[in-house]
Amino acid sequence: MSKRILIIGLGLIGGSLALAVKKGYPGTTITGYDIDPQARKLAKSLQVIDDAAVSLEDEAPEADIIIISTPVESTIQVINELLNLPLKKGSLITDVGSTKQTVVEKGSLLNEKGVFFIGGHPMAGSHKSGVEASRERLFENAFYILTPTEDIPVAKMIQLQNVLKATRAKFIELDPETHDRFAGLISHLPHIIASGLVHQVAKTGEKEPLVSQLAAGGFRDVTRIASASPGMWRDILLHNRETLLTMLADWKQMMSEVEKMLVERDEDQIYSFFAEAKAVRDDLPAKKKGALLPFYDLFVDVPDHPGVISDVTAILAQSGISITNIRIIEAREDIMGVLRLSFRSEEDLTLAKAKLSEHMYETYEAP
Ligand SMILES: NC(=O)c1ccc[n+]([C@@H]2O[C@H](COP(=O)([O-])OP(=O)(O)OC[C@H]3O[C@@H](n4cnc5c(N)ncnc54)[C@H](O)[C@@H]3O)[C@@H](O)[C@H]2O)c1
Ligand SMILES: O=C(O)C(=O)C[C@]1(C(=O)O)C=C[C@@H](O)C=C1
Repeated sequence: MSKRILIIGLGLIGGSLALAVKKGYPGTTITGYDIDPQARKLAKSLQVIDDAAVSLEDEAPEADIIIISTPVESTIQVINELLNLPLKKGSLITDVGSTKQTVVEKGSLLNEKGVFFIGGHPMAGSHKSGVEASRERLFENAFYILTPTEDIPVAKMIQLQNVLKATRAKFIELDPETHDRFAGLISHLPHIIASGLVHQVAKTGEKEPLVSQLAAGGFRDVTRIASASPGMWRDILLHNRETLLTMLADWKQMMSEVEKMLVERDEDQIYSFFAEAKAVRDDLPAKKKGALLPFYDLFVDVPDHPGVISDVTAILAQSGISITNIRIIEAREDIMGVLRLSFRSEEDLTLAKAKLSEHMYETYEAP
């Protein structure tokens, strides 16, 4: 592919897209721009981009493909800047923002300049930010939502997917309103709730610091996302405000119902509340990378014995399997522990499972 690609916003997502596209099309030159000179410098020295642009004015008019990967409020500002620049006729512009209605509304104004704006949102990520956290395989097997407006020709959609197929994500088309409703429900509302839980514990922790130290697997699992970039999430909330106000009202209603069950000591209702949620959660597609399961995790029962972690890692290393994360998550009856191993792909996970069972380790996957 001999196209000039410009990535605006060199953070986790911009960097990961740059790495994936570079891997998929080794001959392509990727230029990066970031408002932060440090991010530009780091992206260049980590070889995430080939060249760093010092201004949009210089680079945007030369680009065939522009990917805007900034927080959503900045995306609106970047589009405003692009609206005032001479852009290459027929060029493709896309974004990666977590909200789509306001971005697509603004982005489609670019189409009047003879370019094609297609909103996008890769449904994978991390609580980490910055180019140093970027990974070439971040989007592998994840859904990549595209929100084209009616005036976008099919050929341009195909061209964009051809560029982005290097991510090995699965493309799906949605209209911006449906996107924001779905993303609100499965990503934005959970983020508010996770941060709310952290606040609630912190409040008690001010007087009784022991509570934070005791916070174990469950609390950590449901609140991991609260460690994400506050600026990015501020923008997401403000750009999906109406949807989230409705969802918060529904959430409060549901919590009132739980409160009532508790006040009335309604055993059956409490049981059903958990049983129905369990059935739905257990039925979610497992092992697929995407909005709900960003990593390929394997749990391993291990004896509480010195050297057990190096034994497990050695077995995997002998088979050339890389572990992306390893964590001891709980102790069982003082004699057993559980290791959570994360892998880059389903193949690695399956092979790891086979190799570990050959060595008599008991393994299981998250439901
Ligand atoms: N983090 C995730 O899990 C995730 C997943 C999917 C989509 N997204 C979306 O991707 C976008 C980027 O998120 P991220 O996690 O990469 O954030 P990040 O904080 O890692 O990177 C954002 C980068 O944009 C730069 N930037 C900000 N304003 C700019 C401007 N006006 N011009 C040029 N550069 C500017 C910042 O300096 C920073 O380097 C956001 O819109 C977010 O909603 C995030
Ligand atoms: O895995 C995480 O840490 C994420 O928060 C990723 C996540 C999500 O909510 O699933 C966050 C925001 C993005 O728009 C898409 C993906």
